[in-house]
Amino acid sequence: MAATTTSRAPATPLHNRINPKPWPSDQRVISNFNPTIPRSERRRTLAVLATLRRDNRDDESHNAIEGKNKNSIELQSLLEDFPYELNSKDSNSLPRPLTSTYFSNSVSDGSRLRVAYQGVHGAYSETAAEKAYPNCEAVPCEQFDTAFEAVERWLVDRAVLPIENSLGGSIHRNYDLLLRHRLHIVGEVKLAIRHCLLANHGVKVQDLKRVLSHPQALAQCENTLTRLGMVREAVDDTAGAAKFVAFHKLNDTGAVASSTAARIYGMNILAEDIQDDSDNVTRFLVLAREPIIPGTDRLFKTSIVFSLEEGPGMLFKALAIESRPLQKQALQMLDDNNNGFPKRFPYLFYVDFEASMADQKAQNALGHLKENYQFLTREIKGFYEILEAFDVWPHPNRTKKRIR
Ligand SMILES: O=C(O)C(=O)C[C@]1(C(=O)O)C=C[C@@H](O)C=C1
Repeated sequence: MAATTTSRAPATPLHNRINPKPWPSDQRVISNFNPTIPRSERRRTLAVLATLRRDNRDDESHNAIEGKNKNSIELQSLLEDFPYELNSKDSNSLPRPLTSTYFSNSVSDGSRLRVAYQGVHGAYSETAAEKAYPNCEAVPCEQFDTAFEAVERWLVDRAVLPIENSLGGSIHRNYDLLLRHRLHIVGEVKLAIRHCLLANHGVKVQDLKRVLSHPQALAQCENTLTRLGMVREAVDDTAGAAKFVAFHKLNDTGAVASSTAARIYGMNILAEDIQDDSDNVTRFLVLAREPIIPGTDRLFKTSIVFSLEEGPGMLFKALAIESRPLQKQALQMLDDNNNGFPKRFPYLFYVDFEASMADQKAQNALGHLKENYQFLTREIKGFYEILEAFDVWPHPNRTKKRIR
């Protein structure tokens, strides 16, 4: 519900070792942008996106990689490859606000969409992107920031990014980036995360001295990894960890990743379901340039972020807005220590509530919030349909491999 702005630790040293040595037939990852793109070129990029062509520059194949052969692209090459101007009189080619039906799989399966995710082929985020839009072209990005920028700069149509996990908690970096970028939340995806311990063929658990993975994945497997006495090393994503161990044929290093990543990079699964709790779910947000128009025909969620002036019980009062007669009995947050430090840190509160802004009651509640409290910031980050159901993924009926 609420999170502070503390950010996750920056990229690890391994990050640089992984990316400069691309796997021969793997997709290239969106990594950098020209920050100053003239308007006319932006329009050209839009037209390129409309063609959604797949280029087949990745001819080489490697037997350890399944050939999905999707390509990510860089803005510059897009602009160079597409010398045509968009006809501005053609209203069909201009961006239009998304409607709530856009996110509904029954209406659109996403087959025309390019969807950015952080990580490489085989990352959980890729699965989440494909779950949101089953026939989309999932586009890998090196970092979360890159995925945000890819949407902003019309390289892709959506981004699907993790925001919280039932075991590991909030993904603070993405909360921060939501504020820094002007994208809108238009949907959510929940994915059951089932981690495996992967190693190269012939390597046993006893041979492993260290294990690589995304910090969230390592945190979600804390108990198992502690029991095995393994040194943990954080990298950009789970699939990237598997890819690194496979590519360098390491015999003393394992990876925590999905069974899909094991298949893609030709690795052996030493143990399955190594997360600390079987109910390990990550919630991903779907981001777009345009907001959807909330309706009242379906259940909607609205996400807002605000900060409050310092003062006792301010958050309680703000959240108790619907029970206004009890307002005066709000709990007081007392802090009698006067040790030279500020009494409180500045907090940002992220609140998701189950209501559509097309609903009069939700409009009233937000109106009251605005009128009655001195907000330093108050921003609506998006409206989206509530998506409660999630699949057990990837192989619910398979017998688990346990560590002996
Ligand atoms: O590394 C991946 O495969 C990711 O998709 C990232 C990520 C995350 O950031 O939380 C996504 C889902 C899991 O919670 C673990 C890692």
